[in-house]
Parts: sequence; structure tokens; C-alpha cells
Amino acid sequence: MSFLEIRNLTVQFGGLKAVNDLSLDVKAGELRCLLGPNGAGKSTMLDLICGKTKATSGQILFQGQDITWLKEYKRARQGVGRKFQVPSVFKQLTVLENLEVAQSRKAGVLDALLVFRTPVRGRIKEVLERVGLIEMIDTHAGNLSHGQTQWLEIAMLLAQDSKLILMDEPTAGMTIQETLKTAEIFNTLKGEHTLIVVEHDMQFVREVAERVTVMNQGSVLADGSIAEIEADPRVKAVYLGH
Ligand SMILES: Nc1ncnc2c1ncn2[C@@H]1O[C@H](COP(=O)(O)OP(=O)(O)OP(=O)(O)O)[C@@H](O)[C@H]1O
Repeated sequence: MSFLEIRNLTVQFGGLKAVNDLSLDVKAGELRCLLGPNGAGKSTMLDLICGKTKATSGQILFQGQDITWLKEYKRARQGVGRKFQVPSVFKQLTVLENLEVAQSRKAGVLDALLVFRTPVRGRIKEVLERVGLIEMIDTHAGNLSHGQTQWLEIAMLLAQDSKLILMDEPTAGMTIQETLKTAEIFNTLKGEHTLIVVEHDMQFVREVAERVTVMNQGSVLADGSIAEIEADPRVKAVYLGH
């Protein structure tokens, strides 16, 4: 059984099939990179998996369960976590408080702040060490750099125990050093978490990717290792050649 199985998924916006009869299998612990030209349907795919957008037809099976028609918040409770391009951290709260809110998202925000004050709970400490923010624990999120804000958001998904993490261009706007550090973080997540990452930065993709899926016009154009993808003339023609 695949961890995530997408069968013949289609979504139609007016006359446009943004995702068109797409099938995809992702194994538990895999880090899958999703590539493709602008408008290929990559973000829409992530929207369909997390429930932000409803499919027109097809099926999404998550750990064997059909989640195609499940509401977005219910998918989140089952462990589907989405990181958008624009960070959604609470700038007025510290790094620790952001993680506490994320971890106890089923409770109200105020309850979360009152109940889990100190000491730093084990899971949060572990997550902060993993993303390299342990020394920023009491810093207000509004004072973090762009890269640190992105890492905090990844930490929030980890604190929520998201089993499937969907990320849209996590390295956009990062410096080269921040991008390399993000690749290091991702490489430690593989195996334990299952990730689908939409990225345009090919250096980053080479650092982290095991298997790569290339989309074009809503469908899968190619699927394979990074070496196979980079050598594929069809991929060169629609994407890498530009
Ligand atoms: N809610 C919507 N309503 C109508 N059209 C949409 C909607 N969302 C996406 N589209 C269209 O669907 C197509 C796929 O868009 P999508 O954002 O998924 O592509 P993408 O591969 O993520 O591109 P990029 O790399 O530029 O982010 C585009 O033509 C886009 O304009």
C-alpha cells in the first residue's frame, strides 16, 4: 500500500483542466520533488491533496483511506500539513509560543499558551534543534530573518506531527547559505516524514531529491531519479532547457 495514492485526479476551472487525469504514488518516508513550468498545475496538486481545492473527479488515498471529499481541517487532523509560500507564523509571539500553538492546535490559542508555558516540552526542543532555532527560542517571530521564518514554519509542521508535509517553493527568496541549510534540514526529515516539495531551484533539488515528478499542462510528463529527469529530452524541451 502506498502512503499517498492519487488516482486519475482532475480539477477543472472553467474550460481549463489545471490537473488532468493525474496518477501518482508516494511511499512512506519519501521526499518527492515536483517540478514543471509555470502553470503546470504543481500548486494546484498540493491544494487538492490538502483539501484547499476540491477535485472534479478522481481519488486521493492517504494511508489507504479515501480523503478525496474530506474537509481541509479534517485532513490536517489526520496529518496532512501544508506550508504555503507566504509564511503563516504569529509575528507577535516568540518561536516557542508559535510552536506551542502549533502543537496544541486542537485546543484554543489561549489555552495553548497557558497550559504549555514551561519547561520546554521534549518534542518542541527536539524540533527546534532539528531546524537550528534552539537559540532563538525566546525571539519574537517578527524579528527572525526570512530563512529562519521558513524554518520556524517547518518546525510548526513537525510539532503538529504532520505525517505528510506539502511545501510550495520552500527556498524562494532565501540566500544560497539558507538554501543549503534548508537542504540539510530536509535530508534529516527523509525516512521519518513523507514530503512533497514543489521547487524551481535545481541546485536544491539535486541536494535533496530521490525521486522527481515533472508536471506539464496538468499531467505527469516524466518521473524518475534526478539524473534520469535531467537527461530526459522531453523535460529539457518544456522545462530545464529554458
Ligand atoms: N482557483 C483557480 N481558478 C482558476 N484557475 C486557476 C485556479 N488555480 C489555478 N488556476 C490555473 O491553473 C493552472 C495551474 O496553476 P498552478 O498554480 O497550479 O501552476 P504551478 O505549476 O504551480 O505554477 P507556478 O510554478 O507558476 O507556481 C494555471 O493556468 C492557473 O492559472
